[in-house]
Amino acid sequence: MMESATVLGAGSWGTALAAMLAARGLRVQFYGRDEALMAEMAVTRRNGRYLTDVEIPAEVEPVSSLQALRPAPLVVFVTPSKSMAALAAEMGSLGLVDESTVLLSCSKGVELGTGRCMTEILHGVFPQVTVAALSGPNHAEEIARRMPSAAVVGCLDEGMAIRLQQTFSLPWFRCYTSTDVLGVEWAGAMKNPYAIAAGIAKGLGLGDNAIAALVTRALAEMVRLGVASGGRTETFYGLSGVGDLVATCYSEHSRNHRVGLMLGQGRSLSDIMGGMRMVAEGVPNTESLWLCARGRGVRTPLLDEVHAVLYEQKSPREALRELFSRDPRPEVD
Ligand SMILES: NC(=O)C1=CN([C@@H]2O[C@H](COP(=O)(O)OP(=O)(O)OC[C@H]3O[C@@H](n4cnc5c(N)ncnc54)[C@H](O)[C@@H]3O)[C@@H](O)[C@H]2O)C=CC1
Ligand SMILES: O=C(CO)COP(=O)(O)O
Repeated sequence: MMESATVLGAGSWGTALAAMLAARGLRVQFYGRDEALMAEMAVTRRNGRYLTDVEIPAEVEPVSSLQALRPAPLVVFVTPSKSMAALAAEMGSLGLVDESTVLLSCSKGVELGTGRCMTEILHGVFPQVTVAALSGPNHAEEIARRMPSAAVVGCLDEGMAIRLQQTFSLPWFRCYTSTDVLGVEWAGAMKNPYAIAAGIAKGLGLGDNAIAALVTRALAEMVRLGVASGGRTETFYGLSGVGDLVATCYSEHSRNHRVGLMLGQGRSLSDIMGGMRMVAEGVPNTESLWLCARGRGVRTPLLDEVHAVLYEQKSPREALRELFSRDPRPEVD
């Protein structure tokens, strides 16, 4: 068990994770970059912007500058994926990470252009440090309210995966371990575009059959691209894969699902993004994953259509028509 941790990122998931670690008995430094918000949190014990009704336990210390952090044995990264590289470099230049630190990514995404997962980015900055990822069907809104949930911790070092499992296990949070860290991360990143697709399908008024077919074929794409990227097939049938895919494709908590719903109802992406205060990783992830699929020669017809809707001005109806007019194929090939 670890005794203290730093959580970087004071959004919905960071808030839920900080509260979980405190409930497990850890002292938590909770970093958010908004000075006023963090100062207010120290007094009200509430995050005034995300999960506003959740009490922030006394063991959580809100901090609004990286310079004010002290080194901790566990550093949890939970900002949007596009901030990961810069934040890791800053932590390094401040001397807040050494060889005994464990770095855990709870963000879900793949870096644009390089196709690197979050732990690969962390490993690039800190080659001697143990890196891990936690992923699964984990809506912050439910976990913060102590509603039963489960996740998987991926780490190449099985002993460390078990330590992290112990650190996060709570009566309402069941943690599994895996040594397939890349699979866990690819699964967590890939479900995002498909949650947008499921939202689009709902927004278009399609029925349960269509969405079940979409989720099933999405899983096939996740396995193809995830395995080509270093993950193991069985991981995609686990919590970080099918578990998170189902949770986000069917849940109204999902920001990705909501983006898709509004697209399917005819709103433009720029209009939707202009009104969003929270990150929908599927929007940048569609671009980064689509580039990876093209670069690796992996067939991803659903991802291609989400990409066309988001970035090539294709209408959702046209994308649907195209999906159904493709040549017939065997289900498994
Ligand atoms: N919300 C959820 O239920 C879950 C979210 N995730 C993942 O966790 C990550 C974060 O998501 P949320 O907390 O939901 O996002 P959010 O939109 O609720 O909050 C993001 C937070 O990150 C902060 N931030 C952005 N760039 C930053 C930087 N450079 N330095 C410091 N802070 C920065 C923002 O100010 C904001 O407080 C995403 O990758 C998401 O996919 C994973 C599991 C569950
Ligand atoms: O990853 C999540 C739940 O597991 C959160 O999904 P959204 O980012 O779509 O809200």
